[in-house]
Amino acid sequence: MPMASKDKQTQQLDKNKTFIQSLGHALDGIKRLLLEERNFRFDLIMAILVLALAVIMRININEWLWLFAAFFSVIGSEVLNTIVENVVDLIVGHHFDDLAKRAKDVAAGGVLLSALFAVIIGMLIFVPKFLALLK
Ligand SMILES: Nc1ncnc2c1ncn2[C@@H]1O[C@H](COP(=O)(O)OP(=O)(O)OP(=O)(O)O)[C@@H](O)[C@H]1O
Repeated sequence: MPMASKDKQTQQLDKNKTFIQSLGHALDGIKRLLLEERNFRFDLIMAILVLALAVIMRININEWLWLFAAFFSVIGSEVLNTIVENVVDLIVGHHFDDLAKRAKDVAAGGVLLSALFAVIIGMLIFVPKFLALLK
């Protein structure tokens, strides 16, 4: 995309006029998560490894559903955490603020809880399969 057109797009303040325009901004958001959020990249790498393991272990449809639920729960809470961090930084800037700390810590706690959910799902699916292999 030419520079002038890209600049115009990033300076947009009015509502999206077409679906393609909305999609472009949503993809920009995903690109930002991938480029700027280390934890998001880590989650994605873990998800790819677990999905590869799931293919190798031939998990059933029920197990696939739980795995995807866990995957999108982690991704969703990472997205929420990133939104909270950005909005808090926008409001308070580089100043220590108790409410800013509370909001960011709660958002981080949400990520931790969804990661715990994913670990529990992963263990419930894979541990019995590994034990069966050892028998
Ligand atoms: N303005 C602020 N006022 C008070 N505490 C803050 C502020 N900004 C950050 N913190 C504290 O620092 C922690 C990390 O901040 P922040 O989430 O911005 O960093 P991060 O490295 O991007 O986090 P993450 O590990 O989620 O990527 C917060 O959980 C909070 O405890």
